[in-house]
Amino acid sequence: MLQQFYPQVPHNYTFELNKDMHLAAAHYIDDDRAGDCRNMHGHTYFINVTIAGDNLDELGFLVDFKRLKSIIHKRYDHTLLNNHQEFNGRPPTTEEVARQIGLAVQAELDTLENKPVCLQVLVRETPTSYVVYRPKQGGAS
Ligand SMILES: Nc1nc2c(c(=O)[nH]1)N=C([C@H](O)[C@H](O)COP(=O)(O)OP(=O)(O)OP(=O)(O)O)CN2
Ligand SMILES: [Zn+2]
Repeated sequence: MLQQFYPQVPHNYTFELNKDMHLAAAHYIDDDRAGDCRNMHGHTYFINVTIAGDNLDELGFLVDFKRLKSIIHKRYDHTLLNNHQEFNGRPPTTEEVARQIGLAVQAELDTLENKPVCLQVLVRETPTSYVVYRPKQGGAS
């Protein structure tokens, strides 16, 4: 797994957890302005999610690393991103992928009693291109 430096999110939570993962997916940007990206093609997306909170569960986890990977993999690994209804017809750009991952992760975290929060999602689409999504705390975006 590629190791890299990550952008830091300022916060006052006691615990911060980061999970790296990658997944394979295809997409296309259905617009002439997207050039070659109009054609269906695939990426190995590299993803880092940053979770924070003040309280641990009974196992001593902020959230299980495996659970985070599972949320994202079950949804997107080896799929065509354009087929996912949550994009609402918008092209699955790196920005939109990062946002949807952030929303899916936060929805799962909201079910946990210790109430961790997703502070940041980094999605690297190519070796030279990545997006950082930081959800507004206290509201969907
Ligand atoms: N703001 C965005 N711009 C582009 C996106 C995107 O999701 N958000 N996506 C693409 C393409 O889908 C493409 O997969 C990535 O483009 P690019 O970084 O240009 O890929 P290259 O490997 O060709 O980059 P080089 O640095 O030139 O090798 C395009 N734009
Ligand atoms: Zn692409």
